[in-house]
Amino acid sequence: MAPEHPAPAPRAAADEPAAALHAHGIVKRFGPTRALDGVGLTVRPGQSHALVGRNGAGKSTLVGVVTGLHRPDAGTVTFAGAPAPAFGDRAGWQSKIACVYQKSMVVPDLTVAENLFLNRFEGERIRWSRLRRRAADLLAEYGVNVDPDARARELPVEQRQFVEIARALSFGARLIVLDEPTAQLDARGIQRLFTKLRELQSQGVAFLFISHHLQEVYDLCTTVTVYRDARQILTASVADLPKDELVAAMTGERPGASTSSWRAATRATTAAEPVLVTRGLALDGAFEPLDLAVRPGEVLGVAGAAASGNTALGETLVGMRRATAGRVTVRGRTVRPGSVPHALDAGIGYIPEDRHRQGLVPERSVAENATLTVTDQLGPWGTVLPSRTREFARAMISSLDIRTQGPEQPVSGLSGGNQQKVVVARALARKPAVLVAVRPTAGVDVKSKDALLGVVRQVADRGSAAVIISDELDDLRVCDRVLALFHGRVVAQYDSGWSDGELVAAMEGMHGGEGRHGVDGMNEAGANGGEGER
Ligand SMILES: Nc1ncnc2c1ncn2[C@@H]1O[C@H](COP(=O)(O)OP(=O)(O)OP(=O)(O)O)[C@@H](O)[C@H]1O
Repeated sequence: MAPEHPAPAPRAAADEPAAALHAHGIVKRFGPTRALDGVGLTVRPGQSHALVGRNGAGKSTLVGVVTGLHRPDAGTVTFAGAPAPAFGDRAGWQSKIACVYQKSMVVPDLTVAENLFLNRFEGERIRWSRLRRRAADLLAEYGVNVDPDARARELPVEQRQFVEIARALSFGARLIVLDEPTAQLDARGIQRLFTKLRELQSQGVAFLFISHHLQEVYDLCTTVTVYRDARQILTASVADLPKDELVAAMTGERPGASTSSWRAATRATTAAEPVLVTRGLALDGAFEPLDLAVRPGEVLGVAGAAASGNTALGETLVGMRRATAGRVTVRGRTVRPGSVPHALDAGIGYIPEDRHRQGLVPERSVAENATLTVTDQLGPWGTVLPSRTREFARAMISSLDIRTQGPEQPVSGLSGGNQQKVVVARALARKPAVLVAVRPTAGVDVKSKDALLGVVRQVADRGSAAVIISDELDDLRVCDRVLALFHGRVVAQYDSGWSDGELVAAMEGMHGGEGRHGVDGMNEAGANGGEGER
């Protein structure tokens, strides 16, 4: 097992360049919460350094401190051996470090050139022709092959990230924080991003990589630092740290102690009437007519990459988008298309992909947010009994492993991953007949993922149906049956026991390989779990 105590701050040898970033003894409190308790972090020039830890461990808070957003209560930060800029000196911080967030900061309606030079010439008259040339030069300097005249919204996600990185480098920063940069990328996008990052590393650019995808840590990074409960647990060479030891450092348990609490099994009673049925459901431009039948006890996976139409299918099932054809029924009752309240009433619970936009009321408590859709069930005659709200929230905090001071804490004070768990709690509160979850474990740590998927499994085991829409293999493993969507069509169907390779290939549109269950015309025929009985 790797050492439980962080090594003292490493000293650079006389001929070794100073660390790109050295943070030492950082303490940060939010009211009663100690988000960071004397942690450190050292990133070398040209290094790709991963910072990992469970939800609420303190990673985002550290990023806030080293990017000048949070003033630490104690500790020091240096860049290339020089003290960090004064708190509030925005330009000073920009010249040292930049953060590329999950959500791109690029303005979609502006061109690449405009985005690159946004807010740079305050008070100056802007000459657009010169600006375009400078943008082209800048992109060429970092080998970013993007048209400066293209609108940002037309670019694939990873190219928008390249533009953000080029913008950061043009301010002088030689250290870039990547916060879950692959969250919205498919396998090829990830490859292109990693290739570009490696290229920039060879030019001396350093990266601090925050991710819950531990495999990506192994693919990209040379060094990893683990935080747990606001403390630094270890810093180690990735090559010397087996994955189970990394997970053990994150969880504080023995290596290999974490076991899945769920398993996929075909327990759905095929004789039972399906809970969720779609007939010819289609959305122009997103997915073609689709017949589905999901039975009680069944978890159906809908796998697919970004443009496959799988997310649009989820949004159509829950009424956020209005189908252009076909219909949805829940327990035999037709659901009015394009109406979220109707879908809710019909018994469809929804775990959205984007918890920021579709999720929570930040200033309300965990308990209130978790029960927003069930206030009619929490007391007689429409009253809300605080005791019941708290009781429900407590049960959810425990089963979903939500790290919070308690049910009364405002969700704005929770870490990102813990907020996602509150969204899940809210969807479960109504005891839905059908649970529709879109990438439910995005941003959730490795151990909480298990807890969360276990809860989805339990929902099904108690007689509901569940649909998981995701491109994450771990999400799909909990499913009894998985459909692979490509360009709006079902290209393959798998019972549990599929291999990673065949499912990834199917999501990429190459479903002709071994172990194939691909079916032509599946949308109309086989993708419906027991359509033969019709
Ligand atoms: N603005 C805030 N007010 C109160 N508490 C906060 C605030 N921001 C963070 N915290 C608390 O600080 C702790 C660390 O949170 P942080 O967001 O740094 O975790 P994290 O490791 O980034 O988690 P995640 O993986 O979920 O993003 C958590 O207990 C969180 O509740």
